Amino acid sequence: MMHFTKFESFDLGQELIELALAYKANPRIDLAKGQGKRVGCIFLNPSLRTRVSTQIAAQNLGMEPIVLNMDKEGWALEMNEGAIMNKGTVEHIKDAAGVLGTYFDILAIRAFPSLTNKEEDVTDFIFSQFIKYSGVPVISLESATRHPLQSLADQITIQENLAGKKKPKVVLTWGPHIKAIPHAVANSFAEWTLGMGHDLTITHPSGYELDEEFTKGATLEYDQSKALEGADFVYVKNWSGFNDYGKIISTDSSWMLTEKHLKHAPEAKVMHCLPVRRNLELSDEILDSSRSLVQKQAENRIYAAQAVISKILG
Ligand SMILES: NCCC[C@H](NC(=O)CCC(=O)O)C(=O)O
Ligand SMILES: NC(=O)OP(=O)(O)O
Repeated sequence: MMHFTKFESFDLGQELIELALAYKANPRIDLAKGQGKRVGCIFLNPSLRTRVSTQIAAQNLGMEPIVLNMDKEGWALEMNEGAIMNKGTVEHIKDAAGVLGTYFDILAIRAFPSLTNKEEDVTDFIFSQFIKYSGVPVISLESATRHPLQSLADQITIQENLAGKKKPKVVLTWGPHIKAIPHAVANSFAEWTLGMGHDLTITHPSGYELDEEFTKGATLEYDQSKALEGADFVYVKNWSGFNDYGKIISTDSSWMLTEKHLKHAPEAKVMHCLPVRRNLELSDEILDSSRSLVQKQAENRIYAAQAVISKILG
Protein backbone atom coordinates (compact mmCIF):
# COMPACT_ATOMS: atom_id res chain seq x y z
CA MET A 1 0.00 0.00 0.00
CA MET A 2 1.64 3.24 -1.18
CA HIS A 3 -1.00 5.87 -0.40
CA PHE A 4 -4.09 5.70 1.81
CA THR A 5 -6.79 7.81 0.23
CA LYS A 6 -9.85 5.57 -0.19
CA PHE A 7 -11.45 2.14 0.21
CA GLU A 8 -9.57 -0.37 -1.90
CA SER A 9 -10.83 -3.88 -1.16
CA PHE A 10 -12.67 -5.99 1.37
CA ASP A 11 -9.46 -7.91 2.13
CA LEU A 12 -7.41 -4.79 2.83
CA GLY A 13 -10.30 -3.33 4.85
CA GLN A 14 -10.50 -6.46 6.98
CA GLU A 15 -6.72 -6.59 7.40
CA LEU A 16 -6.65 -2.96 8.59
CA ILE A 17 -9.56 -3.54 10.99
CA GLU A 18 -7.81 -6.57 12.51
CA LEU A 19 -4.48 -4.75 12.77
CA ALA A 20 -6.20 -1.77 14.40
CA LEU A 21 -7.89 -4.03 16.96
CA ALA A 22 -4.53 -5.67 17.72
CA TYR A 23 -3.01 -2.22 18.32
CA LYS A 24 -5.98 -1.25 20.48
CA ALA A 25 -5.28 -4.27 22.70
CA ASN A 26 -1.55 -3.52 22.78
CA PRO A 27 -0.84 0.02 21.50
CA ARG A 28 2.98 -0.03 21.82
CA ILE A 29 3.65 -3.53 20.55
CA ASP A 30 5.33 -2.16 17.39
CA LEU A 31 7.23 0.70 19.04
CA ALA A 32 10.43 -0.13 17.13
CA LYS A 33 8.75 -0.16 13.71
CA GLY A 34 8.83 3.55 12.96
CA GLN A 35 12.01 4.44 14.87
CA GLY A 36 13.97 7.15 13.08
CA LYS A 37 11.07 8.01 10.77
CA ARG A 38 8.94 11.14 10.57
CA VAL A 39 5.35 11.77 9.50
CA GLY A 40 4.30 15.28 8.51
CA CYS A 41 0.67 16.13 9.27
CA ILE A 42 -0.33 19.04 7.04
CA PHE A 43 -3.62 20.78 7.81
CA LEU A 44 -5.23 23.20 5.40
CA ASN A 45 -8.35 23.19 7.65
CA PRO A 46 -9.21 22.88 11.36
CA SER A 47 -9.17 19.58 13.26
CA LEU A 48 -9.32 18.15 16.77
CA ARG A 49 -9.52 14.34 16.45
CA THR A 50 -7.54 13.82 13.28
CA ARG A 51 -4.69 16.04 14.41
CA VAL A 52 -4.26 14.42 17.83
CA SER A 53 -5.11 10.79 17.00
CA THR A 54 -2.66 10.72 14.08
CA GLN A 55 0.14 12.07 16.28
CA ILE A 56 -0.59 9.49 18.99
CA ALA A 57 -0.73 6.73 16.36
CA ALA A 58 2.69 7.75 14.98
CA GLN A 59 4.18 7.93 18.49
CA ASN A 60 2.81 4.46 19.29
CA LEU A 61 4.92 3.23 16.35
CA GLY A 62 8.03 5.10 17.55
CA MET A 63 7.74 7.75 14.82
CA GLU A 64 8.09 11.46 15.19
CA PRO A 65 5.03 13.38 14.01
CA ILE A 66 5.33 17.05 13.06
CA VAL A 67 2.17 19.10 12.54
CA LEU A 68 1.99 22.07 10.19
CA ASN A 69 -1.18 24.13 10.25
CA MET A 70 -0.71 25.40 6.74
CA ASP A 71 -3.92 27.44 6.83
CA LYS A 72 -2.57 29.56 9.70
CA GLU A 73 1.21 29.11 9.75
CA GLY A 74 2.23 28.32 6.17
CA TRP A 75 2.64 30.53 3.13
CA ALA A 76 -0.41 31.02 0.92
CA LEU A 77 -0.17 28.26 -1.70
CA GLU A 78 -0.56 28.66 -5.45
CA MET A 79 -2.17 25.60 -7.04
CA ASN A 80 -2.32 26.56 -10.71
CA GLU A 81 0.31 25.43 -13.18
CA GLY A 82 1.96 28.34 -14.97
CA ALA A 83 0.42 30.99 -12.69
CA ILE A 84 2.04 34.43 -12.64
CA MET A 85 2.21 34.82 -8.88
CA ASN A 86 1.67 38.57 -8.64
CA LYS A 87 -1.36 38.39 -6.33
CA GLY A 88 -1.96 36.80 -2.90
CA THR A 89 -0.21 33.44 -3.23
CA VAL A 90 3.40 33.22 -2.08
CA GLU A 91 4.59 29.68 -2.77
CA HIS A 92 3.69 27.15 -5.46
CA ILE A 93 2.36 23.76 -4.36
CA LYS A 94 5.06 22.02 -6.43
CA ASP A 95 7.82 23.75 -4.45
CA ALA A 96 6.13 23.32 -1.05
CA ALA A 97 5.14 19.67 -1.59
CA GLY A 98 8.58 18.87 -3.00
CA VAL A 99 10.25 20.28 0.12
CA LEU A 100 7.87 18.45 2.46
CA GLY A 101 8.65 15.22 0.60
CA THR A 102 12.33 15.61 1.46
CA TYR A 103 11.57 16.25 5.16
CA PHE A 104 9.19 13.34 5.77
CA ASP A 105 8.90 9.59 5.20
CA ILE A 106 5.10 9.88 5.08
CA LEU A 107 2.91 12.92 4.48
CA ALA A 108 -0.63 13.16 5.85
CA ILE A 109 -2.81 15.90 4.39
CA ARG A 110 -6.16 17.51 5.16
CA ALA A 111 -7.63 19.52 2.30
CA PHE A 112 -11.37 20.27 2.38
CA PRO A 113 -13.37 21.13 -0.75
CA SER A 114 -14.15 24.71 -1.71
CA LEU A 115 -17.80 23.66 -2.34
CA THR A 116 -17.78 26.34 -5.05
CA ASN A 117 -15.68 24.62 -7.75
CA LYS A 118 -17.22 21.19 -8.33
CA GLU A 119 -14.71 20.15 -11.00
CA GLU A 120 -11.73 20.86 -8.72
CA ASP A 121 -13.42 19.25 -5.72
CA VAL A 122 -14.54 15.98 -7.36
CA THR A 123 -11.05 15.42 -8.77
CA ASP A 124 -9.47 16.16 -5.37
CA PHE A 125 -7.29 18.70 -7.12
CA ILE A 126 -5.41 20.14 -4.12
CA PHE A 127 -4.91 16.76 -2.48
CA SER A 128 -3.62 15.18 -5.68
CA GLN A 129 -1.09 17.99 -6.10
CA PHE A 130 0.54 16.85 -2.84
CA ILE A 131 0.67 13.27 -4.14
CA LYS A 132 2.09 14.43 -7.46
CA TYR A 133 4.85 16.65 -6.11
CA SER A 134 5.89 15.21 -2.72
CA GLY A 135 7.11 11.82 -4.00
CA VAL A 136 6.37 10.07 -0.66
CA PRO A 137 3.41 8.00 0.59
CA VAL A 138 0.42 10.22 1.35
CA ILE A 139 -2.37 9.56 3.87
CA SER A 140 -5.67 11.39 3.56
CA LEU A 141 -6.69 13.23 6.71
CA GLU A 142 -9.90 14.18 4.81
CA SER A 143 -9.87 15.36 1.24
CA ALA A 144 -12.60 17.03 -0.79
CA THR A 145 -14.20 13.68 -1.59
CA ARG A 146 -13.31 11.26 1.21
CA HIS A 147 -12.36 10.81 4.88
CA PRO A 148 -10.96 7.26 4.88
CA LEU A 149 -9.36 7.27 8.36
CA GLN A 150 -12.73 8.24 9.79
CA SER A 151 -14.42 5.49 7.80
CA LEU A 152 -11.91 2.89 8.91
CA ALA A 153 -12.51 3.93 12.54
CA ASP A 154 -16.26 3.70 11.87
CA GLN A 155 -15.93 0.16 10.48
CA ILE A 156 -13.82 -0.87 13.50
CA THR A 157 -16.56 0.54 15.75
CA ILE A 158 -19.28 -1.34 13.84
CA GLN A 159 -17.29 -4.57 14.06
CA GLU A 160 -16.87 -4.12 17.83
CA ASN A 161 -20.60 -3.53 18.30
CA LEU A 162 -22.09 -6.19 16.03
CA ALA A 163 -23.49 -8.11 19.02
CA GLY A 164 -23.54 -11.33 17.00
CA LYS A 165 -25.28 -9.86 13.93
CA LYS A 166 -23.96 -11.22 10.61
CA LYS A 167 -25.54 -8.62 8.32
CA PRO A 168 -26.45 -5.50 10.29
CA LYS A 169 -28.80 -2.91 8.82
CA VAL A 170 -26.81 0.31 8.56
CA VAL A 171 -28.58 3.60 7.87
CA LEU A 172 -26.92 6.85 6.83
CA THR A 173 -29.29 9.69 7.60
CA TRP A 174 -28.89 13.33 6.67
CA GLY A 175 -29.21 15.73 9.62
CA PRO A 176 -29.89 19.49 9.48
CA HIS A 177 -27.13 22.12 9.64
CA ILE A 178 -26.83 25.86 9.19
CA LYS A 179 -23.75 25.74 6.93
CA ALA A 180 -22.84 24.15 3.61
CA ILE A 181 -20.92 21.04 4.69
CA PRO A 182 -18.65 18.75 2.61
CA HIS A 183 -19.69 15.33 1.27
CA ALA A 184 -16.46 13.56 2.25
CA VAL A 185 -17.62 11.84 5.45
CA ALA A 186 -20.91 10.66 3.93
CA ASN A 187 -19.21 9.51 0.70
CA SER A 188 -16.53 7.59 2.54
CA PHE A 189 -18.93 6.06 5.04
CA ALA A 190 -21.05 4.75 2.15
CA GLU A 191 -18.00 3.53 0.24
CA TRP A 192 -16.56 1.62 3.22
CA THR A 193 -19.88 0.28 4.55
CA LEU A 194 -20.82 -1.15 1.15
CA GLY A 195 -17.26 -2.33 0.54
CA MET A 196 -17.22 -4.23 3.82
CA GLY A 197 -20.39 -6.02 2.72
CA HIS A 198 -22.98 -4.36 4.96
CA ASP A 199 -26.56 -3.56 4.04
CA LEU A 200 -26.76 0.25 3.68
CA THR A 201 -29.84 2.45 3.44
CA ILE A 202 -29.39 6.16 2.79
CA THR A 203 -32.09 8.68 3.68
CA HIS A 204 -32.22 12.43 3.09
CA PRO A 205 -34.62 15.11 1.88
CA SER A 206 -35.05 15.22 -1.89
CA GLY A 207 -32.22 17.14 -3.56
CA TYR A 208 -29.47 15.81 -1.29
CA GLU A 209 -28.56 12.82 -3.51
CA LEU A 210 -24.87 11.99 -3.10
CA ASP A 211 -22.44 11.19 -5.92
CA GLU A 212 -23.41 7.71 -7.18
CA GLU A 213 -19.76 6.78 -7.37
CA PHE A 214 -19.98 6.24 -3.60
CA THR A 215 -23.57 5.06 -3.09
CA LYS A 216 -24.03 2.42 -5.82
CA GLY A 217 -25.48 -0.66 -4.12
CA ALA A 218 -27.17 1.25 -1.28
CA THR A 219 -30.94 1.55 -0.90
CA LEU A 220 -32.19 5.13 -1.19
CA GLU A 221 -35.30 5.77 0.93
CA TYR A 222 -36.64 9.32 1.10
CA ASP A 223 -38.97 8.49 4.01
CA GLN A 224 -36.70 8.77 7.05
CA SER A 225 -39.00 6.84 9.39
CA LYS A 226 -39.19 3.92 6.94
CA ALA A 227 -35.43 3.98 6.46
CA LEU A 228 -34.82 3.81 10.22
CA GLU A 229 -37.09 0.79 10.83
CA GLY A 230 -35.09 -2.08 12.32
CA ALA A 231 -31.76 -0.27 12.00
CA ASP A 232 -28.76 -1.65 13.89
CA PHE A 233 -26.49 1.34 13.21
CA VAL A 234 -27.60 4.86 12.36
CA TYR A 235 -24.92 7.23 11.07
CA VAL A 236 -25.97 10.88 11.25
CA LYS A 237 -24.32 13.42 8.98
CA ASN A 238 -25.07 16.65 7.26
CA TRP A 239 -23.94 17.40 3.74
CA SER A 240 -24.73 20.05 1.17
CA GLY A 241 -26.18 19.53 -2.30
CA PHE A 242 -24.09 17.55 -4.76
CA ASN A 243 -26.17 18.04 -7.90
CA ASP A 244 -26.97 21.62 -6.88
CA TYR A 245 -23.36 21.84 -5.79
CA GLY A 246 -22.53 23.18 -2.33
CA LYS A 247 -26.07 24.50 -1.75
CA ILE A 248 -28.24 24.26 1.37
CA ILE A 249 -31.48 22.78 0.03
CA SER A 250 -33.28 22.13 3.32
CA THR A 251 -32.83 22.93 7.00
CA ASP A 252 -35.91 20.90 8.04
CA SER A 253 -35.42 20.39 11.79
CA SER A 254 -37.75 17.36 11.83
CA TRP A 255 -34.82 15.36 10.37
CA MET A 256 -32.81 15.75 13.63
CA LEU A 257 -32.67 12.29 15.24
CA THR A 258 -34.44 11.89 18.61
CA GLU A 259 -35.70 8.83 20.56
CA LYS A 260 -39.06 9.25 18.83
CA HIS A 261 -37.39 8.61 15.46
CA LEU A 262 -36.00 5.31 16.76
CA LYS A 263 -39.19 3.82 18.16
CA HIS A 264 -39.03 1.05 15.51
CA ALA A 265 -35.29 0.59 15.96
CA PRO A 266 -34.94 -0.39 19.61
CA GLU A 267 -31.44 -1.82 19.12
CA ALA A 268 -30.04 1.01 17.03
CA LYS A 269 -26.63 2.41 17.93
CA VAL A 270 -26.02 5.95 16.74
CA MET A 271 -22.83 7.20 15.14
CA HIS A 272 -21.38 10.59 14.13
CA CYS A 273 -17.82 11.52 13.17
CA LEU A 274 -17.79 14.68 15.36
CA PRO A 275 -17.65 17.62 15.70
CA VAL A 276 -21.42 17.62 16.13
CA ARG A 277 -23.67 20.63 16.60
CA ARG A 278 -25.91 19.44 19.43
CA ASN A 279 -29.65 19.90 19.09
CA LEU A 280 -29.21 20.99 15.49
CA GLU A 281 -27.71 17.90 13.79
CA LEU A 282 -28.31 15.44 16.62
CA SER A 283 -30.19 15.68 19.93
CA ASP A 284 -28.67 15.66 23.43
CA GLU A 285 -31.15 12.90 24.18
CA ILE A 286 -29.40 10.56 21.72
CA LEU A 287 -25.84 11.79 22.16
CA ASP A 288 -25.97 11.38 25.95
CA SER A 289 -27.67 7.96 25.84
CA SER A 290 -26.26 4.44 25.73
CA ARG A 291 -27.14 4.34 22.01
CA SER A 292 -24.31 6.71 21.21
CA LEU A 293 -21.03 5.32 19.83
CA VAL A 294 -19.47 8.71 19.08
CA GLN A 295 -16.79 8.57 21.80
CA LYS A 296 -15.83 5.03 20.75
CA GLN A 297 -15.52 6.13 17.11
CA ALA A 298 -13.24 8.99 18.15
CA GLU A 299 -11.09 6.67 20.29
CA ASN A 300 -10.79 4.24 17.37
CA ARG A 301 -9.32 7.01 15.23
CA ILE A 302 -6.00 6.36 16.98
CA TYR A 303 -5.91 2.69 16.02
CA ALA A 304 -7.21 3.29 12.50
CA ALA A 305 -4.33 5.71 11.91
CA GLN A 306 -1.86 3.37 13.60
CA ALA A 307 -2.89 0.44 11.38
CA VAL A 308 -2.60 2.57 8.24
CA ILE A 309 0.80 4.06 9.11
CA SER A 310 2.08 0.60 10.09
CA LYS A 311 0.88 -0.91 6.80
CA ILE A 312 2.60 1.88 4.83
CA LEU A 313 5.83 1.35 6.79
CA GLY A 314 5.63 -2.28 5.64
N1 LIG B 1 -13.62 16.11 10.05
C1 LIG B 1 -14.93 15.80 10.36
C2 LIG B 1 -15.95 16.74 9.82
C3 LIG B 1 -15.45 17.97 9.17
C4 LIG B 1 -16.52 18.81 8.54
N2 LIG B 1 -17.29 19.50 9.56
C5 LIG B 1 -17.46 20.80 9.58
O1 LIG B 1 -16.98 21.48 8.71
C6 LIG B 1 -18.27 21.37 10.71
C7 LIG B 1 -18.32 22.86 10.66
C8 LIG B 1 -19.34 23.48 11.55
O2 LIG B 1 -20.15 22.79 12.20
O3 LIG B 1 -19.34 24.71 11.57
C9 LIG B 1 -17.44 17.93 7.72
O4 LIG B 1 -18.57 17.69 8.13
O5 LIG B 1 -17.01 17.44 6.68
N1 LIG C 1 -13.92 13.49 12.87
C1 LIG C 1 -12.91 14.32 12.56
O1 LIG C 1 -12.23 14.20 11.53
O2 LIG C 1 -12.69 15.28 13.48
P1 LIG C 1 -11.71 16.52 13.32
O3 LIG C 1 -12.23 17.33 12.18
O4 LIG C 1 -11.78 17.22 14.63
O5 LIG C 1 -10.35 16.02 13.01
